[in-house]
Amino acid sequence: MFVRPSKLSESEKSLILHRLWEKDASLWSGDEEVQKAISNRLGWLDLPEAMAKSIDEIRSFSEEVKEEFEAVCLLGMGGSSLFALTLSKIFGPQPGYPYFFVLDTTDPEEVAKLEDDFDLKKVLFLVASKSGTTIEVVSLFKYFWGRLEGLMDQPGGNFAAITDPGTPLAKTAEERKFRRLFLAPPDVGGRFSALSYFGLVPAGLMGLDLERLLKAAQEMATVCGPEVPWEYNPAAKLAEYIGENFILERDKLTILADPLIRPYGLWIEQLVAESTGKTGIGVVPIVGEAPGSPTVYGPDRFFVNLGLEGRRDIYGRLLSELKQNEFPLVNHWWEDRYEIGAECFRWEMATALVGYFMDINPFDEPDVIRAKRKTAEILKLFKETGDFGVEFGLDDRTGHAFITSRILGDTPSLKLAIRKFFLSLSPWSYVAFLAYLPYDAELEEFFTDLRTMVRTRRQCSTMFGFGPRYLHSSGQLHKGGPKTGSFFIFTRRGRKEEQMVPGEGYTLWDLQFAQAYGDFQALSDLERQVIHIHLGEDYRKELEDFAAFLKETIELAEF
Ligand SMILES: O=P(O)(O)OC[C@H]1O[C@](O)(CO)[C@@H](O)[C@@H]1O
Repeated sequence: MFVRPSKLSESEKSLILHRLWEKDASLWSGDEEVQKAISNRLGWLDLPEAMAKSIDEIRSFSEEVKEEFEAVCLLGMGGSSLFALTLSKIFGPQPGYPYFFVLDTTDPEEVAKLEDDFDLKKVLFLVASKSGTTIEVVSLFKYFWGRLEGLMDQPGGNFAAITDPGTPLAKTAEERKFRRLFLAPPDVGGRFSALSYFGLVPAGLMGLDLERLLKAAQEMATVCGPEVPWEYNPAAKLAEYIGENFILERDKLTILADPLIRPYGLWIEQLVAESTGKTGIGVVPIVGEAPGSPTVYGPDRFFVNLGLEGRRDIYGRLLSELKQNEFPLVNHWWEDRYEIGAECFRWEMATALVGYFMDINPFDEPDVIRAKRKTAEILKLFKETGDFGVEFGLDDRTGHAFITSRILGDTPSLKLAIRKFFLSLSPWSYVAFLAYLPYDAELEEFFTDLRTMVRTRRQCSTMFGFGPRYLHSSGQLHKGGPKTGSFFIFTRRGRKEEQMVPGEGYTLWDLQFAQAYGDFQALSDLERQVIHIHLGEDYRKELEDFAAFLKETIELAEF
């Protein structure tokens, strides 16, 4: 049963805070098995204090790496990479420290770019995976290990790992003599691990001030403590805001952000989507949309604005228009970028409390497995037959190769598919564009424009994700959350034999396609609307054509 936070008495609120800080798993479930699992997921509450003792160790490792390497490349997905990614984007390269980047993709062009741009012997690969079994991470590790094996005798010196004790990755790190192995606390889940080794080792390697980052987190943890009255407790207030809106049927948590801290939205998106998007409900985080005038927003929206002190006027006009139009809005003003440490704690605790209000377990991700299973089946078939088992139809008019999910039925033309797709959208719908393409600012801009076009014409919310990154973020919500999502998936042709993953019998191209098609199948089985477009090698041009066609089709249709 939902709990409406605004209806709680002071003593009930205080009790909830005490139970949370006492790590009382019965807050989220009456089932003993689930409680046992949750008890092993609450270690993040202690991290701001507990990690202080690891600062020296991380710093000395960073100094060592700084002397020997030109670049650090983190191989990881979801909770094991997104905080590092946002730090690297928000802070940028620090003088004297190696160039730091995150490879959270199987996109072959992205991998090739890294090989072209760097001397691999001068790159430290930081393999970050809580489970040590995530397919993208394992494949990338094998790929780069294979490359380095051909270049040097002891590749282990170019690898470090962060993982839980006893995982296959921990074993590999020991056997292959990795430069360093950081064992993470097992009672911290992936998306709650920003303030553990998963976030702090990358921060150290980037040359950031770890004391400052943790101090901000400690201060936030203190003001979110059990004795602090609810109305002064930043996490409780944020949780009440989200929970209350959700219960009042506003489920699109729209994040506006100052461009200087905008990448943080990616981290929030994963935390909120994977934690709350399950059992057919969810808070849908809308991140990275271009800000619009109030008329483009539907009744399902509520807003959090992330801003920096000294730059409060960035969205001044929009914020006051939203207020005037009675959209719920809160502002989080950061003193400076290091507030990010504090914000992680605030959002983690708020998300845990929102889970309580929504009567769900915010610490699992039960539906991610659906796409993983499909991908494994597709790869198996591919290895046995050399075929992915999919036949794209060719649209007569546009020449695009496409398939549609089961619920869209037989759709001989792309135009008909698009019309059906948009016809069944409601004011509570969201449309997600999922692109298994290289990371590229131009492509991001292209999809931002596409989102704006769809939002303007249909007044629905929009999401965007690069695949396979989104599988470990909003992917849980797409499948396990409300049935209001409709999806466009984009892949491209271009298989190249030479990007083989050693010992696996597939190339990076095959893996990436199997992941996309696996998610298509999982969404299709769950009766979601999906149009999967398989672009040609000149995919940028084809995308432009597709956007024009989509616009024309939506404009001509009467909804
Ligand atoms: O750290 P791991 O085990 O590689 O997992 C990566 C990500 O995959 C998920 O388990 C599922 O998408 C996330 O929750 C997690 O952050």
